[in-house]
Amino acid sequence: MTETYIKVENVRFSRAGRTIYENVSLSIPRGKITAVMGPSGTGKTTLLRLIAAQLAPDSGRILVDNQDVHTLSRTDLYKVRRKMGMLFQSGALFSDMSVAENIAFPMEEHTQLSHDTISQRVSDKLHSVGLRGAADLMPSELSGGMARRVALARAISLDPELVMYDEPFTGQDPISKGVLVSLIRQLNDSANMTSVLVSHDVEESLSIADHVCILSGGRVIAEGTAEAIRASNDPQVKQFLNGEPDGPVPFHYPEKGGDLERDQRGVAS
Ligand SMILES: Nc1ncnc2c1ncn2[C@@H]1O[C@H](COP(=O)(O)OP(=O)(O)OP(=O)(O)O)[C@@H](O)[C@H]1O
Repeated sequence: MTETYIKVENVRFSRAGRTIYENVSLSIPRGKITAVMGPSGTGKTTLLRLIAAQLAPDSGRILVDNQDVHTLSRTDLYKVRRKMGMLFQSGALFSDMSVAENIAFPMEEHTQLSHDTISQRVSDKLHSVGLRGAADLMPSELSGGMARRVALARAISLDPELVMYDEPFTGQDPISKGVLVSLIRQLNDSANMTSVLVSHDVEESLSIADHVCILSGGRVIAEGTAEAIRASNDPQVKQFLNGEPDGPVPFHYPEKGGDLERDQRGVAS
C-alpha cells in the first residue's frame, strides 16, 4: 500500500473576503509524482503555499510527514521546510551570481558543509540536470530552458524529500518541456523524492503523474491515477482536460461577494 506523505484535511481558506477553498481534502503519496491541476485562479499555487506553511488555513489541517505544519514551533517548522524544495514560477536566479554560486547559495546559507563538499555537491546537482558544463556561466547567458534547469538544481541542493513545482513548463518550448518532464521523473525516482507538480499543461502532467488531483470552484473535483482521470465522465473534468472554454467551469472571475456554487453553475452572461 502506498504511504501518504501529505494529507490535506477539510481545509477552508479565504483571501481578501473571497473563499478559495470551501472544504478541500486530498492525499499526496510518498515517493510519487502528484499533479495538481485546475483552471486558472482556482488556488493551485495557494495549495503549495499552504503546504509550505507560508499561508495558514482558516480551518482544517495539513499534515506533512505526519506533522501538522501549522501547529509547529518555529524551529520544527524550519526542520520541515528543510525537507522541501520549491521551484516557484517566480523563482528567478540571482543575476549577479554564476550558475554554480546560485546552486551553492542554499547550502552556504543553511548548512555547515565545507567549501569542497559544497563544490562537489554543486557539480553533482548540475550533472543531474545535465548542465555540468554551465557551472561558470552567468544567468544572462542561459536560455530559458537552461535557467529553469539551474533553478531546479538549486531547488534540490539540500536533498529535499519533497519537491514542489509551480508551473515548471511555462514559457518553455516543446523540447525543453520534454527535458523537464523526464528530469522531474528521473529526480523523483532516483532520489526517492515525493513530487508535487502544479501545471496547466495537461498532457505533460498526465504523462508523468502517478496521482492527479483536479481542483475547481474551491473543491477537489477529481482525484486518482492519470488513467482514471482521463476516463472520467465528470463534465468539469472533461471540460478542463479538453480545454473547452464553455462548460460547468465558469469563464468569469466571480464578482465580489459572489458564491462559488452559483459561479460554477455556468458561464455568467
Ligand atoms: N496575495 C493575494 N491576495 C489576495 N488574493 C490572492 C493573493 N494571491 C492570490 N490570490 C487569489 O487567490 C486565488 C487563487 O490564486 P492561485 O494563485 O493560488 O491560483 P492558481 O490556481 O495557482 O492560478 P494560476 O493557474 O492562474 O497560476 C485567486 O483568486 C487569486 O486572485
